[in-house]
Amino acid sequence: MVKVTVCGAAGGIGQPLSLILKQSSKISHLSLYDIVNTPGVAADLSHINTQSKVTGHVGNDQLKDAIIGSDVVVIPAGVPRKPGMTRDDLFKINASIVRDLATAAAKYAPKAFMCIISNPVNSTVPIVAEVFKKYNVYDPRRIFGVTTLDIVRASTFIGELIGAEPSTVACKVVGGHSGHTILPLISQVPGYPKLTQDQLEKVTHRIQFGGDEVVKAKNGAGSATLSMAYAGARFALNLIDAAFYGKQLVECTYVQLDSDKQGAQDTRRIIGNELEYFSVPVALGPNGVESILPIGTLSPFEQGLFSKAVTELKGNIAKGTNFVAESKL
Ligand SMILES: NC(=O)C1=CN([C@@H]2O[C@H](COP(=O)(O)OP(=O)(O)OC[C@H]3O[C@@H](n4cnc5c(N)ncnc54)[C@H](O)[C@@H]3O)[C@@H](O)[C@H]2O)C=CC1
Ligand SMILES: O=C([O-])CC(=O)C(=O)O
Repeated sequence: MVKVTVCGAAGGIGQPLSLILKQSSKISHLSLYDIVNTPGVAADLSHINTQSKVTGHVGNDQLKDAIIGSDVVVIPAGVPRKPGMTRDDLFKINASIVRDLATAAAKYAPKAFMCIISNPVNSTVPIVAEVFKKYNVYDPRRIFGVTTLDIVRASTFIGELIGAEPSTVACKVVGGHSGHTILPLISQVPGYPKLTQDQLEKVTHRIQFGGDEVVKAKNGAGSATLSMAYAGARFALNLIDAAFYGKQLVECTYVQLDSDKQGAQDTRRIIGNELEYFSVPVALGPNGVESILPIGTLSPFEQGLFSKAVTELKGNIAKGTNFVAESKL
């Protein structure tokens, strides 16, 4: 019996994400929350002949009912970018949305695995963590920033270049989820020697700024929704498989490094002690983060990318943490 709540379920990501989750036999209750339109989305999805029950909840008065007893809460609520904006520009609006949803989760589903999609992920994950701390229900192993779209993009773009079937290309992507903080470790991908330095630099840039490609193509109508729904569902379903069905699965995800101090030592050797959060390969299990796995050896080119990322991430993390410290909860 696994209850999953999607917050922001009527949105561009929320709807296709919920559609994919509705197809899983591992979910018994799919609870859809938004400030608009969830009765319609829920009625529509509830006609699909899979076993999970679908409920729709709209507006703050129904947030408690939506979230209570959830095993997994997925949050793609908030505004997306328009051309010319950075993810950090979304902080002004999305920070309070995520804070308030996290507050409801801390009160009514304190053991839920929290999967945060809303941008800027580098800051929204610390926001959720700080809210859970304030309510004394914090467990760093249960809060995840969903960076799976970066991994999905890396497979696709590298696969195209080296002539491999994209789904077979596994490339770790570590760091954060914005521009220069996105660090694809391409030197560890079999087939890497086929790339010229020029191709390597271009594909690295494309992975780091893949989100901008979609924002530009959508021309004011938002950012990635369908590929994000695919990636978000992959992460949530893998987490469910590992946490509730005993499967051994690894995903790169943005977590608090203290969720496995021992395991994080390898990453710390490279990034130092300045950052609390970093996307790393995580072995998922019954408690969420079972262990943090080594990020492996970096090429000199990748080492160069790391130094740029650390300063930006540090600022993003502090911004999220300070926001909750200054909030009345
Ligand atoms: N982590 C990642 O890789 C990615 C993250 N995103 C982020 O996901 C977020 C959502 O993007 P879209 O679905 O395209 O936006 P959207 O505008 O299509 O949908 C957002 C939904 O959130 C709802 N919402 C607003 N305030 C809410 C609240 N207080 N409680 C519950 N729901 C609320 C809206 O009513 C809307 O239905 C954005 O912040 C975007 O930047 C987008 C793509 C990739
Ligand atoms: O670019 C954006 O704003 C949305 C996003 O996070 C992505 O597509 O990676």
